[in-house]
Amino acid sequence: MNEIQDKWDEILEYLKIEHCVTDVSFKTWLLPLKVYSVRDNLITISIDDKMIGPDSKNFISRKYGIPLKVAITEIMDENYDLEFVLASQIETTKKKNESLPDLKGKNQKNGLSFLNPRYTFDTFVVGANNNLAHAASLAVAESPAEIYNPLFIYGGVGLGKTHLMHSIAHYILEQNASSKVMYVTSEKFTNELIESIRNVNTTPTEFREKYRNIDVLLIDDIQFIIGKESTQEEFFHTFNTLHESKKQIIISSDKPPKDILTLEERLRSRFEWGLTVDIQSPDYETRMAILKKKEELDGLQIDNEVMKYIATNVKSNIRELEGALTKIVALSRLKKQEVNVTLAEEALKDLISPDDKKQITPELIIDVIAEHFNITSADIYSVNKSRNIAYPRQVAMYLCRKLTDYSLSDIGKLMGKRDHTTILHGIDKVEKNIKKDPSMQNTIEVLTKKINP
Ligand SMILES: Nc1ncnc2c1ncn2[C@@H]1O[C@H](COP(=O)(O)OP(=O)(O)OP(=O)(O)O)[C@@H](O)[C@H]1O
Repeated sequence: MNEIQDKWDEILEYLKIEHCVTDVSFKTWLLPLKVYSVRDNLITISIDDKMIGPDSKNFISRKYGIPLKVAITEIMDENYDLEFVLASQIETTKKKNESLPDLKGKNQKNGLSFLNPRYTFDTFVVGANNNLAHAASLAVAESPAEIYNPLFIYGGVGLGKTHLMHSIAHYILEQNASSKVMYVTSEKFTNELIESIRNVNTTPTEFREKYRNIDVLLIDDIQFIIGKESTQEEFFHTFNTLHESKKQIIISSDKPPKDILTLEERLRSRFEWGLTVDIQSPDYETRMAILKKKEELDGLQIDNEVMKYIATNVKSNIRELEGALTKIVALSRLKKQEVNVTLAEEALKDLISPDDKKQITPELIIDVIAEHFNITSADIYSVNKSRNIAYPRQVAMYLCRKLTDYSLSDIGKLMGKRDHTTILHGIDKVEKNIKKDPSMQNTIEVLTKKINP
């Protein structure tokens, strides 16, 4: 099962290339397919019918059944039969089979079924970009609830936050298999809370028991609870209960607590009680080391020049870095050609295009800043003076001046017809803050990387 699961992206990628599946069809029909189980030589594939509707089953099995089978045979070097099931059917069967389950046992299973067996400390490459986050994670894994509680890990998309969280969970369970470890995304936490309120078969009390009777809670992508008042409220109480009873909490987010401006103050301050660590984009050496690790784990042998080509060109997202290697290998299998730089260029032409270089404009800067602080670009252009908006706007003034040729009065015109002295004042404020507050310096670095990866 794990072998097929590990190669699932590669299988789908192979099918995409072999059958010239368009991006939109790929996203719609193939990405929602997941390996549910493998028994003997029968692979059961679940279709996320919440996403694409129950009628999709016939369509998918008719249109993609055989091509998928061929892709699996090609990548796995073995023949398999396939059957498709709807995810909702699996859920219903599971529920039927679980009449009056042992709540704690079930909770533990729930949280852990999401742990990726490959996301361990052994497979995590440590570099200058993530060494603090790695060290803090290992320390927490070795001594839960003793040193940093909570541990708050933040960083951009695809940089290894989930990998580190799963590594902590695996490690704690290896040391003590009976430890009650729960890993959950904040989206799932929210959905379960809503379900517990809406569904007559479950109650908020069950929900609370599930999340409060554990030893370790890992909650991924906390930024998704922003603006959801009842989820924040529930999470606040969950946090307090666990923290008071000396249970470990680990949180990940795409930004540091202080940049989650619309997060309730009482939650933000709690997030800062323990240790906050960041993960940055990897440097060239770390990118090479990650590629080598993947080569080793997947049993591949790739020419070093190809590795250098990928590491030089795919810089800011490790998921894309790994995806690039997968694409090249899939294309070489498909074309039955050896992996070399020419083939790599062809496989990655959509990912690495010289024309892709984004031009840095004030509009781009403002869009990135708005997204980072969970406000809209229109807020930045507006005359609204509340702190939630004024602070990101000053950061925008500063970065527009730093990263573009726009004059103070051009920036002023763009931002709600402000005059150049207001812009100068905003920039001055940010510069002073950078000098006295290292986390401000860090925010500026993170934003600059987002704008110009
Ligand atoms: N230091 C590392 N060593 C080895 N693999 C890594 C490292 N960092 C990230 N990866 C790999 O990169 C991929 C993306 O990582 P992960 O899903 O943990 O990112 P993330 O920061 O949680 O992303 P998101 O913001 O989308 O939630 C995973 O396959 C992970 O194993």
